[in-house]
Amino acid sequence: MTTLVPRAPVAAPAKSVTTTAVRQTLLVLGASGDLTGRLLLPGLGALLASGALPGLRLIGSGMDDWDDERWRRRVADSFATVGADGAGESEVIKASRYVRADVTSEEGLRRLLADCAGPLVIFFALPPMVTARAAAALARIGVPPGTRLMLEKPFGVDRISAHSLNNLLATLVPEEQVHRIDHFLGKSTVLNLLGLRFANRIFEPVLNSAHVACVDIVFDETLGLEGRAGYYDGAGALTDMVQSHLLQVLALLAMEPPPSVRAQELRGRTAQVLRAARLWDDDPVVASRRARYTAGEIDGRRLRNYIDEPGVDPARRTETLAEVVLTVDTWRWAGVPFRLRSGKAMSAVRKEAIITFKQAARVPDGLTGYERPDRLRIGFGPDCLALDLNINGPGNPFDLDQVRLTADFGPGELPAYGEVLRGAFEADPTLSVRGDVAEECWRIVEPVLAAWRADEVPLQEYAAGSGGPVDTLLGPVPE
Ligand SMILES: O=P(O)(O)OC[C@H]1O[C@@H](O)[C@H](O)[C@@H](O)[C@@H]1O
Repeated sequence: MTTLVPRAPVAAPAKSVTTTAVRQTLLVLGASGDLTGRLLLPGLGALLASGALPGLRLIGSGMDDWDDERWRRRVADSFATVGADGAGESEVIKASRYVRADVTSEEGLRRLLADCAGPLVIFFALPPMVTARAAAALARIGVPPGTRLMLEKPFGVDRISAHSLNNLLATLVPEEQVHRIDHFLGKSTVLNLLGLRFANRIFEPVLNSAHVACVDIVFDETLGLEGRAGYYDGAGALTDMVQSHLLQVLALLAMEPPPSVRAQELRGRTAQVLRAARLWDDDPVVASRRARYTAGEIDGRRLRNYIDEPGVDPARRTETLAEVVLTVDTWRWAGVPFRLRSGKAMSAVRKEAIITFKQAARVPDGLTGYERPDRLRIGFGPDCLALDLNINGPGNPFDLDQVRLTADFGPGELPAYGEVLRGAFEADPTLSVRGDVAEECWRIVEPVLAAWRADEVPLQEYAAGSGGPVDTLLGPVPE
């Protein structure tokens, strides 16, 4: 008789990393803009310094009348912010070039492409509308085979524009070669959700509506506008943070276990759970709050009223804090509220996902002091994990206390932006946002955008350095 013996779990093969030794060309459209200096170049510097990218030809282009020297200074300054000053990085800087061109014109793009050699990556560091025009012009002239496209969020300005942009990009290259960058997908703690959920026996069985009361995904910053009115005043907290980053976190936190963490499966799972997400009660008035900061002080720093910041148009009524409550209509999560909130100029930095468990089924008579439910906290900066548990604690052994088990872990090998860039240079879209997911994220927030435009949800105010507006959804975020 054959006996069935349970097989020991087999370790999954390590994720293969394909590095090409061929020198790639990175063509940056919008090289003189804020995004290039603040995010792209530091991420690129860190990636080069890590040795994961063996050399690069870097070409910057834009409308500004810059010369090679000016561009190289910008690259060097940005690289220096992440300590990327080794021989390899200096070589990239020395050989890099700036080409003045109108990147929305066929003629300008043709000239740029003629200058590029080897495998090509084109980075659109442009506002959404200009990206659409540049992509349309590129579609008319075509790109060399194998070209990869990288785009920074927001992908379009609503579902329809995201859909048209996706259609346009599809005429240029296959979907796997489009890298929509959301740097939260490169944050080591966000990626740690995979290990935490799927490589432990103890959490996954309780991550469902039978055990979870609610989930908060909070990203409060003490930073204000920081001179970014040109971009931020047109976007606001909902588009800047919730529609993009926080929905990606929700997707990793709520998706079903994927059979592998390779691109097709992982992105399939995140797409699936986002398709099931919608506003609580399908009602943006019930399920959203918005607010804007007024003058105040944070850590001795004086912040002026948001509407007095240079470049802000008060008529836009841009929010600096957005809060929405979603439901995820799956067997696992039905009925569990997911609150997503992000605010600027808040009293304290709070970047975490908090899973609040339901009360214990019954606490035996005689055990006193049961007040707070268990909570699992996943911190996104600083990176840490904490588990709040009720135990008997010190003193009276029948009086309960809550303790916090914490684990701090160091940062990832690369900063988040470097991590997502690495994927694009290695032609691996695992950490890129798939086109349908970008559209899905707009679908989720669109009713809120419409209700806010119609002024159906009041724009509250909160003083910079305070804890945010008084009227919140589901009460205060648990301390
Ligand atoms: O904490 P990080 O990694 O800097 O990310 C937060 C930033 O993410 C960016 O994408 C937003 O545009 C910023 O407004 C925000 O401050």
